[in-house]
Amino acid sequence: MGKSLYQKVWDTHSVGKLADGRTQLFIGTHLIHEVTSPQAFGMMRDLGLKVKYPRRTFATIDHIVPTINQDAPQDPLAAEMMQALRENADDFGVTYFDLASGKQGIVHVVGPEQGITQPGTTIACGDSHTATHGAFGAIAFGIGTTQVRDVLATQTMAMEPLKVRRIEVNGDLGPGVYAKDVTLHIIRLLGAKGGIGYAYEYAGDVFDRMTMEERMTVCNMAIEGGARCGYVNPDHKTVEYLRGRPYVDMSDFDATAARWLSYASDADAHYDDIVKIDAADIEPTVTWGISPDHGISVSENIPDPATASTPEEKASVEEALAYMKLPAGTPIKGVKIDVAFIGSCTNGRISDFREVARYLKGKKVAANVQAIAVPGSQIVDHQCRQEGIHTIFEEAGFEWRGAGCSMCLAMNPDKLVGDQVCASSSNRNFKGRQGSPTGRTILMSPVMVAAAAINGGVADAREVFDLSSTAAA
Ligand SMILES: CC(C)[C@H](C(=O)O)[C@@H](O)C(=O)O
Ligand code: SF4
Repeated sequence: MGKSLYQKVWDTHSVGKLADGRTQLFIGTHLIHEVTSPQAFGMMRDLGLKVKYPRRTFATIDHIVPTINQDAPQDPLAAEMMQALRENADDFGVTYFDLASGKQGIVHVVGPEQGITQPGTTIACGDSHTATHGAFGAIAFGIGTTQVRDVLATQTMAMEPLKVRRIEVNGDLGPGVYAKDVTLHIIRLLGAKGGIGYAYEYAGDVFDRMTMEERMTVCNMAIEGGARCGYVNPDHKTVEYLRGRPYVDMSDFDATAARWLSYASDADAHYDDIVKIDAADIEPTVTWGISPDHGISVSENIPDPATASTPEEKASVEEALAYMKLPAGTPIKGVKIDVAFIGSCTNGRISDFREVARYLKGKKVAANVQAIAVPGSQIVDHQCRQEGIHTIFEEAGFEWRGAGCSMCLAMNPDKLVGDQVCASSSNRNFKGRQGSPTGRTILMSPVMVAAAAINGGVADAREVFDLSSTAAA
């Protein structure tokens, strides 16, 4: 029997078995940001340790960085964290994409952009959305601060193997159905905890046809489905995306590309589970509640606890509706929004802004809506400016900001106020996620956020824009 990509990467990176039964896994690439690294560096200092392979370690600043006056945070704690990362990167000799580099951005946008993210590798980062990098056929997962220390010190970490679930999506996606809808649909079907203990392998025509950036959107949210990581097998698109990027060794690229492709799952690979989904069933999807699996198609009604099949489900729907202050059993379409946010490591890449710009031209954000667009990196920002995309957004009434996590998590000044409702292209709709303890988040694709911004409420982008020419996925 053949092997899945997960198995191949695991086997290549296993250093040995530990006494407790876990595997010591070599981590090819370690990405770090300002939130989960300071204590790890502190522990390294206390123990008098050096970073084992500084060249395998890359830092950027994203969560706390303001999107206006970026290098002068008003919050003293943010200024301190910014300074700490700079000092740690200097003292330990790791590459740091700081604000002055022109390459700063959300860690999961920067890694692929720089060609640091490569197929067949193991990638760890003190951040749950590290799964994003699996789009390249890497096994990439989030780790905690103590493990960040372990990886800094040894370039390895202790881990239990995961099971592998292949999720096949076949068929054609309709106009206006994007990678974000695919990932929200999968989470809706399998649940926010359905992937616990699994790596998700995304396969089938829909993923084959997706661009690398679309694959990143799907893998990004593997963690919201409970999986530790998600990946797409590398193919010619992966190779072409990486060709010539700064951290790709171009000396014998053909051999490198052949090695990358050899990691793809074998046709007779073993899977612990296989799920098949029909692309035609996927509609533009939005969340109505407080968990990423609270998803419905934009034309459906908000669930009614009265129709729940178990007491637990009834209680969970009631709790979500009470928090969201939404009436049960009524259309999600038309729910008023106060804020529209396009950005994050899920949907803050150049293709996201290009796609929205195609439809935003000549349209205006509703008067009662604050709309903000936040590029995922300085490079995305630069590209958008060069292509005039930021002007299209600004003319439509969006504020165009500097790169960072912004309102995805609001560890910076971009926060909801009171119980504002935000149509958001990010990945989490937990209670209080966007900075206000009573703030409400409705997750959707960037084009759907733009449609909501224009209509002043949740809208079907297919009715607001002429999407007949939408490229599949
Ligand atoms: C702050 C960080 C540790 C966190 C994560 O792990 O994902 C954040 O990026 C998030 O999206 O909630
Ligand atoms: S953009 Fe959001 S999800 Fe991504 S790393 Fe930042 S806070 Fe986490």
